[in-house]
Amino acid sequence: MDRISRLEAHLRPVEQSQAQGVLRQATAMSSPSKAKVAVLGAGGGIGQPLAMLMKMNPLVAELSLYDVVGTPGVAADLAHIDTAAKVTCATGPEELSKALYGCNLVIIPAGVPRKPGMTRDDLFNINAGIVQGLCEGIAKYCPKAWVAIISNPVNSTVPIAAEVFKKAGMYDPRKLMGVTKLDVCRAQAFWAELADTIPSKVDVPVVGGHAGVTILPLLSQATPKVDLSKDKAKALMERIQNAGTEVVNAKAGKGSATLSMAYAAAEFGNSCLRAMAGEANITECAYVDSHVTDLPYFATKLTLGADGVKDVGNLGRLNELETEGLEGLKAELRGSIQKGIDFVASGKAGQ
Ligand SMILES: NC(=O)c1ccc[n+]([C@@H]2O[C@H](COP(=O)([O-])OP(=O)(O)OC[C@H]3O[C@@H](n4cnc5c(N)ncnc54)[C@H](O)[C@@H]3O)[C@@H](O)[C@H]2O)c1
Ligand SMILES: O=C(O)C[C@H](O)C(=O)O
Repeated sequence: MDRISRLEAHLRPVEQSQAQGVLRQATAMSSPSKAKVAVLGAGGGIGQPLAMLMKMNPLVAELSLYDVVGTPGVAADLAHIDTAAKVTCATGPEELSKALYGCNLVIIPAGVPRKPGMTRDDLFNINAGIVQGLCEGIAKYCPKAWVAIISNPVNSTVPIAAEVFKKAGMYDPRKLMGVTKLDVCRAQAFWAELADTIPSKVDVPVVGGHAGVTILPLLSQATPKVDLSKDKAKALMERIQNAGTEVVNAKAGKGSATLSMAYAAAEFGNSCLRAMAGEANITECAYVDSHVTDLPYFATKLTLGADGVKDVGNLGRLNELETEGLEGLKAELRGSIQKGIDFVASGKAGQ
């Protein structure tokens, strides 16, 4: 029995099917990952299904669930799933150190979601302080961890995290990522319908940021190719940009996307764990410290390596609509980034 088969022999069927995909592809992997993964905001609408999906991931050795309320119930529930990841639980700021200590990957869906009529930026006043407080904990207790931020407004919360980490002297831009994968999932789901194929055969890069016009799907680079008029491409681009609002309105006051977001974050987390374990050529779109444009943070397709972001991809050739979209998003994205930077500099926050 080879090393991977021996490992698989200890896994449940659900883990085995994932493990076959994950581990057998990991040709460059020197040893199976033993990652500790924390979900901060684990009691919430995203946190709970995300925690469940991570509990099913064979690359997770310990799943650390943290929230200010409700964590013991979620942890007890998930601990009864007979997959290998050990579930641990921490509640409230006094237990944050326990949640974070030794973490390899921290995923943050903590914070309030939108209601109809709100923009993501309307969440800034509450979520900025929450993200700052949690990132101060990361800087202290797991400064080497990869950090994936879901909490909105992502365009500002990622710069907030970076500023906290810079202040603490441990900022590693390769390890801080804003999760924009849901935009890619949506773009690919819609493109698959258009191309009359299954989503797994589809690739659609989405660049920029994660709010309204700052979400820029590059439909001219989507595969398989579909010939679209400029008007049709514009309509699809706008549908992708407004897809979050479509869910907020459909939920009619009961929050925003949770299940699709949990799926997207679990896929993104899985990519991080595979790269961390040494698997080569893992690509994802994410919002990171970037020199691709004149904006300091920008989402593009990137390659992940064992130490985080390895290569930030460039934009490739843009068509007229995308070039207009790129120019049109810059002022808003620049403002959101600066707002995050100013927030930390103002010293207003605290958990
Ligand atoms: N990046 C994206 O694509 C994307 C997609 C969907 C939602 N979101 C954002 O994710 C966030 C969470 O959404 P949700 O639907 O899960 O909300 P939710 O209200 O259901 O859950 C949020 C959880 O965060 C917890 N929380 C609050 N303060 C905390 C703190 N200081 N430490 C730890 N936990 C804390 C709450 O107790 C709650 O359990 C929102 O800001 C939402 O806008 C982002
Ligand atoms: O739309 C929201 O507020 C949540 C999230 O950013 C999304 O895109 O679904």
